[in-house]
Amino acid sequence: MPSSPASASPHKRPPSASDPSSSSSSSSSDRRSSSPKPRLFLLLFLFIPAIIILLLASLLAPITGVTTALLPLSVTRLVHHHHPGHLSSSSSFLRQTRRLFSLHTTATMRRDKYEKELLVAQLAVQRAAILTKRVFHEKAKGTVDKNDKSPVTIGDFGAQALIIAALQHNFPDDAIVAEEESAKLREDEKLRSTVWELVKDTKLDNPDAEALLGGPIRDADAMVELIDKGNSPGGAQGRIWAIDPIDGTKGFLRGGQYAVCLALMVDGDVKVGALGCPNLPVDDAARLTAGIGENQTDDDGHGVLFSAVLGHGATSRPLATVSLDPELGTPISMRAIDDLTQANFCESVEAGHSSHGDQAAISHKLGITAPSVRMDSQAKYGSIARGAGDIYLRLPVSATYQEKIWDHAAGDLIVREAGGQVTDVHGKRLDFSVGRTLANNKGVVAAPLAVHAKVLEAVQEVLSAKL
Ligand SMILES: Nc1ncnc2c1ncn2[C@@H]1O[C@H](COP(=O)(O)OS(=O)(=O)O)[C@@H](OP(=O)(O)O)[C@H]1O
Ligand SMILES: [Mg+2]
Repeated sequence: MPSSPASASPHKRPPSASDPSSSSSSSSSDRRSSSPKPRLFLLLFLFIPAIIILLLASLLAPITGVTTALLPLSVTRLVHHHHPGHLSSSSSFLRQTRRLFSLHTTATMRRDKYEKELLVAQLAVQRAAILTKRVFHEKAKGTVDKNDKSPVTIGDFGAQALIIAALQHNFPDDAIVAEEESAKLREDEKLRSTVWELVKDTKLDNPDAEALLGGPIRDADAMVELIDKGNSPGGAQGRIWAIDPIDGTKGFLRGGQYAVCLALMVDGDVKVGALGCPNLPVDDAARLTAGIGENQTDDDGHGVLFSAVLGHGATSRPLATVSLDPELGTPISMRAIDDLTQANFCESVEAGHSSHGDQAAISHKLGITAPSVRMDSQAKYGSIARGAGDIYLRLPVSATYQEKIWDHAAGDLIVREAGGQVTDVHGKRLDFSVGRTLANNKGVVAAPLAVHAKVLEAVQEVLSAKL
């Protein structure tokens, strides 16, 4: 924190009319001995109450959001600069106090905007997407089956390593919940070196942006270690990042939609979200088409990065445009729907992830005749957030499946910040505070705020036998 000239050098401050110390020609030591009353007055009515206010503010900092690091520092400075030898400077003291409070306000606003977190999240997603795009164009994607039989590719491992490296470099104390683990890489030397070949060559073109992310990972062993830093159990306390390096891996393999997803939760609440969708059109005005979920390309005109900070709106920008200004995106919002029958639904491609039959019954109930658009991944959340589609339903197929937090955290925030509401099929907000899964929720209903209640009603009527 830079010091003002007055506070940095109180002895050399020029005389001022409002300054009692300058009204006399005697030395400061003379003044100290000859006029004790003004000093006592200042001590009792200005200095001590100000210290008490600052101490109280410091104690209340965790509640009010005032940065805790600055306050003790401020108090130290005040004590330091205003011990009895400096008490003559009442106007300087007031200026200093005012300045400290305004610095605290600015710091609070900065912290609320999560500027650094947003920038690192955007750049980390952009860098990871460079890697996933390379794999997308490869015929052999190094696919292996996980224990739950879902596929994982060299793209998933590589993207996760790169994102975690960026987070560890910038926020080493934060916890991370990420989808993949390194076991397969540890047991398969060839797979490990294929992933390493990809990771070691992937960087952002902008050297400042690359440096912000910490530059390259040291070696293959460090890469494997990084992947396993995503093993946090999650929970309701502290700062936790959720990563899905390739959401919609099946879509990625099929040549459809997929997303690189990153979100920051603080005490269980999603504060920052970034979604890289390499195969969606850059143009926010492009409506969803029936074919958006298959035979996709990430050529020119494709690749969009959605991001949001809680309370500060949602934006989109081209995924290929690296900017060190996190606020440079275009604000996005959901489409206002006057007539629900004209709304446009999207749903999972995989019938095993969301019930297509229930979705059709809900559409019917709402008088919607257009078939729902099927596409993989959180690209669905991004698409409705910018008004390319309107409603995203995820209707439980299995009674026991628990949704994963990394499949929803970024999308949930982006839709809500674009003017939407996201709940489960019971109407409860998604609860990211209970671990790696959304154990307290069933399914997802995401729609513009104004029509969400109506859509939820139709969902509950259709699912009534199952809920
Ligand atoms: N049974 C079941 N029910 C619901 N969801 C499930 C289920 N099984 C898996 N998954 C998760 O679905 C993620 C893929 O998201 P989508 O369903 O939206 O896309 S897709 O159409 O299925 O590809 C997918 O994420 P990725 O593994 O990252 O692709 C899974 O985490
Ligand atoms: Mg996923």
